[in-house]
Amino acid sequence: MRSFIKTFQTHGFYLAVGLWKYPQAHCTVSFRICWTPARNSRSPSSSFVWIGAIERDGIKRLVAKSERFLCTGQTMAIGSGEGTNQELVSTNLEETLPARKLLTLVIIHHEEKVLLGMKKRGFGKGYYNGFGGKVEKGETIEEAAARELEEESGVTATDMEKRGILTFHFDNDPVLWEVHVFYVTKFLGDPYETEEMAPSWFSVADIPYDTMWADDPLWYPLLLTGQRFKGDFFFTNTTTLTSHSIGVVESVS
Ligand SMILES: Nc1[nH]c(=O)nc2c1ncn2[C@H]1C[C@H](O)[C@@H](COP(=O)(O)OP(=O)(O)OP(=O)(O)O)O1
Repeated sequence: MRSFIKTFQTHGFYLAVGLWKYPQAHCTVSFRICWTPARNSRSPSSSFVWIGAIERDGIKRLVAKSERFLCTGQTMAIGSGEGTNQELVSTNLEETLPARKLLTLVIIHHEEKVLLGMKKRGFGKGYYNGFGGKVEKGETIEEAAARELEEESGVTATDMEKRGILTFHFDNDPVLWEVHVFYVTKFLGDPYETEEMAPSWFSVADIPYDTMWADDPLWYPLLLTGQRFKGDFFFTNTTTLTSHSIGVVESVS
């Protein structure tokens, strides 16, 4: 986390500005408060402006903007009883974050070949992809990755390692998709066709990017050369990739 907070005093006003950056959560929280001090601790008062903003994945939201403030000695509180609350979205920062759903994706890389499944139904039907799906209530992301791999391909991973986090932004869905990508080289069992996926092995040079999600050629080479990465991908009409950013990172958590 990187942060700073500064206070100033000028013409009888106080001003405080603060900024917190949470690079791992792609998130920046900032605020500005301007107030005139209470004359004494028994007469809380004063005009003030309080503005908070939270920015995540490049989307900035106003948290609160208000005109009434209680200041009693050292204690400050945001009041909403008197005065006007303008454009008050929420004072709860969590509520202002775009919702995200967690998903998993497992790629098996074994003896120079990559195991991909042709998706037979649902989201991404007609594309080759790794194996994965939504994280369910009560399970960890790792448990979900292992479960989805077994359900969709019939194999059990024995050396699963998280290598990437990809965030997908769809213009027709306000919920962000946070996909945790796992790399596997060892497993038990033979892959077989399931209701959801038909698996096939591909040599790395023959990965069928033409029948895969448009983001895949941008990060599979990182995955298959031992790197860790984080990326954001923006889609319109579900499958058209309009912009992206991707970077190699030291660790993914
Ligand atoms: N742009 C994209 N690029 C990619 O490579 N994989 C993507 C992707 N967008 C989604 N995925 C993956 C993530 C996940 O593994 C899968 C989507 O999961 P599903 O909807 O199949 O989940 P479930 O199997 O839980 O669904 P149900 O069939 O409803 O049970 O597609």
